Amino acid sequence: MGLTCQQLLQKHPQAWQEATIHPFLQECQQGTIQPQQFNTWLVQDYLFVIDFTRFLARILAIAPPHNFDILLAGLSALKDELNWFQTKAAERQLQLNTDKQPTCIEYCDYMQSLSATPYAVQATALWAIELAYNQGWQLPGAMPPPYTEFADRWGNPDFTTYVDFLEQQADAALSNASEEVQQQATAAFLNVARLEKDFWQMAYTVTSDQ
Ligand SMILES: Cc1ncc(CO)c(N)n1
Repeated sequence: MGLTCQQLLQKHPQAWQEATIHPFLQECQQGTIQPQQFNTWLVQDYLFVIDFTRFLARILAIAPPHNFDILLAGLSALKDELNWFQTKAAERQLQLNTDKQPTCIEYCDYMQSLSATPYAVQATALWAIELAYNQGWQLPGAMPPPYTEFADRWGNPDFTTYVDFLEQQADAALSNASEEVQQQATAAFLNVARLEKDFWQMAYTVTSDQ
């Protein structure tokens, strides 16, 4: 019996809720998030996306060729995203040349560690990481400016379609995976869920100036 992405969501609803529903996102939707909290998220997420880009590049390096179209489109979108983060940081006069916070370090280290796992595990983690933002930024409902463009970046229909393709690719890789690889994929899904929750919390509870 193969494992599917939908089964992971169905078997672990609480972990996934905690990954995608957080006061940080609700307060963006209400317009009450503190600038210092939002700015911390913005800078740390830029640093995360640099490492996430490297993670995706390593996945491309081991992917079957028929998955290249989607993964290369993803890498191209990340190039635009990194430039967009730089624009957003400049508008807010934020310094991007900043240390990663411990949670960001832990998440980036975790992505690095996944390079030792089979493609099916990495494809599952990639899907989970993208789905977390795709759902997280949409679930609170339409966001007011200046948060609208942030919610749209990960909540827009094209991004949802991209995440659907990542799910199909992960499912295909999992369909002939051994029991052991299925367990590794489940662990990766749960680790991503935990790290997503911790990442929101990191920005929400910031105390230092960013
Ligand atoms: C923490 C985090 N998770 C996921 C994404 C992208 O989906 C992101 N930009 N940042």
